[in-house]
Amino acid sequence: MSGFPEFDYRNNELFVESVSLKQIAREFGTPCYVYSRAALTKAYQAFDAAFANREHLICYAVKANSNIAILNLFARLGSGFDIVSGGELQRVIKAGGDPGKTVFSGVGKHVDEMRMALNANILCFNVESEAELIVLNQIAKDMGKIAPVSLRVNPDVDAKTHPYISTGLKENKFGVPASVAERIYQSTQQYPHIRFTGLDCHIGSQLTELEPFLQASHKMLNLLETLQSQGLSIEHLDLGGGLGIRYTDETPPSIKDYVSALCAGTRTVKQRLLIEPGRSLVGNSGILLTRVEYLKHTSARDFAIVDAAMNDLMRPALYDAYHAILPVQQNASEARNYQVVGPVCETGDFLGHDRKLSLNDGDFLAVMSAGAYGMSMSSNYNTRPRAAEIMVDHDQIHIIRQRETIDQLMADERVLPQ
Ligand SMILES: Cc1ncc(COP(=O)(O)O)c(C=O)c1O
Ligand SMILES: N[C@@H](CCCC[NH3+])C(=O)O
Repeated sequence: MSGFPEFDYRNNELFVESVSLKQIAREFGTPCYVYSRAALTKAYQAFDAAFANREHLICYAVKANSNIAILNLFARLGSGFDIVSGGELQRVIKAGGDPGKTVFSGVGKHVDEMRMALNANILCFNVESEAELIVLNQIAKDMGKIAPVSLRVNPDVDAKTHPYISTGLKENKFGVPASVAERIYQSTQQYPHIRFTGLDCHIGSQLTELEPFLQASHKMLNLLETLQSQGLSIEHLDLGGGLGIRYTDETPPSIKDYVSALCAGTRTVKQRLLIEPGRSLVGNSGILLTRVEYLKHTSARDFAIVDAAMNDLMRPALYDAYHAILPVQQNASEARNYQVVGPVCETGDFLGHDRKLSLNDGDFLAVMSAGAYGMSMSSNYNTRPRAAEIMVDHDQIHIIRQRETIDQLMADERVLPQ
């Protein structure tokens, strides 16, 4: 058993749904990302079902994995989207997503991005500062439009996650304090081209406990009640994303328990509930498939040098994040303690430390839980073309992004005339 339902062993060989990963590696080459349509669909449906009769909108956080095939799949299931750039908005539109179900987060929205989003008639801007509100009001005025806004509140709650991805503490750059939100909502007449439609928060990513979510929703509820008692009427409460997944031995709440807890904590709220999950929808629906190039045994270490690197999956290098690494073909010969490293010229270029594996040159490995913040954070460092992406649907293999070519990488570069 691999521990990952849609990526499991059959006769000691790792499959994704009904397809052999060895076959994918041989047909499409490595490194490549491989996703399971069934896993993506099940994750979305688990969120949707957990809301039961509560009016809700799931806004998938596009940054977690922005391939248009994935966006299209979620759009077809009824999903909305959480975007953080004009580029992500264009992806949503190209994928057939509904801008009317799209919220725009981020502390540094550019005026061009605001115009693009106003033209597309998005559901709302999650505004993160008074300065941004002033600019948005002016842009909307210039365009003869009214901008729908939900203020992002920073509830000052410790998400108990990696400090780089904790976003709801008052020292973080995100959102406005509740007191400022209150002041803004009391002076809405200063913003005649803004319609205040919601309240939102997002306290961080890869949360493995319910408590911080409940603390944040409690604070949001208090603020909502205060604002309502002052006569403000809003249309939705957005509680952000952040639900963690199991990479190794974490025990995050299930999707069902998480949604049920959010619904229970906001029982008195009449408005539509929004959430912005990313990782929990796609993280365990994808892997990074790689090939062992060389085994190198030194007096200090055993290295498995593979053809995927930190440019393909930067989470280990960036956060010292753990991803399980499984052999595509299990074998019974003696295992060694391997450092699984890539070809990039940095000691920080590793995918896993101290992994017990029995390996030969040419073997394939699956780096698990790579569906979220894998491809979307990849780069061309060391002039490495980005990996191909494959989606498996039962026994069907679909290529959803071709491997980049080196010509593409240099296509926009020019030498000086003399
Ligand atoms: C505003 C916002 N919403 C949603 C998300 C999605 O978070 P996660 O992938 O942890 O669910 C993020 C990223 O943390 C975010 O910044
Ligand atoms: N990039 C992070 C998550 C950041 C979430 C962004 N809001 C990760 O890989 O875990």
